[in-house]
Amino acid sequence: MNDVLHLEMLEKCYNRGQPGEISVLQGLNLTIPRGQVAALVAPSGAGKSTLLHIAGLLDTPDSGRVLIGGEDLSAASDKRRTEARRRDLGFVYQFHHLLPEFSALENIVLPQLANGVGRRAAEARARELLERLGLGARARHRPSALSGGEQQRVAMARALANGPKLLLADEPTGNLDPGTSEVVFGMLMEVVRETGLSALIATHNLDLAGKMDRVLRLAGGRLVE
Ligand SMILES: Nc1ncnc2c1ncn2[C@@H]1O[C@H](COP(=O)(O)OP(=O)(O)OP(=O)(O)O)[C@@H](O)[C@H]1O
Repeated sequence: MNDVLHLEMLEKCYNRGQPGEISVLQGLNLTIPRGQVAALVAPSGAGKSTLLHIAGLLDTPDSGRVLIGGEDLSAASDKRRTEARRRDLGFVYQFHHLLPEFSALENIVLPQLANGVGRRAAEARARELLERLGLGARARHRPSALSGGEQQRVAMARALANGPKLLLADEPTGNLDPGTSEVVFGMLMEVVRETGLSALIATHNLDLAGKMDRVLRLAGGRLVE
């Protein structure tokens, strides 16, 4: 199975049957093959976060199927979904959400320990990722001692730590100035390309979107190429 992500006929409605009912996803389909990087562009409120949460197994659709690496996880147990989330998915958000009391290195080591990797191997992997993202000299710094662009790169390294199949990112450089945003995004893309990772990256930045393999616009509860 070469499709890393396959979303089929997703429907999601909030407040069904109540005042404020809103139908956010309406028969949405999406297939991302191995190695493909897709941009997700959507006006505010169109349902971008809803879509990323469902694809990331953090929320469930009202109907439709979510397949990761060919496995249908829409109706899987919570245990299986958590396992798949840890092992197969990497998340990057607009704000870094790093643990403030831990060093950059530890922030990348911890999710690996949670995934059953031994400390020595986890540290080696964390160092390698920090090097690749140009942060070799920042391993022992806490997040508060890092610049915004550096914090975001640590968050990216953390997302890649467990060697996911699919990277899901919500405005990963949205909090950075345009110059830094371009540099940090470029570094992320380099690592993604080297590892043959697939990604779905939400962005409002059309220049960045144009650098991805395809651009998907979320409108009317569906995706338009
Ligand atoms: N838990 C919820 N209960 C009720 N309505 C919700 C809930 N979550 C989201 N919505 C509504 O669903 C719509 C889509 O929300 P979502 O957060 O997915 O949009 P978005 O495209 O990510 O927006 P933004 O870019 O502004 O973050 C919005 O109108 C929002 O108000």
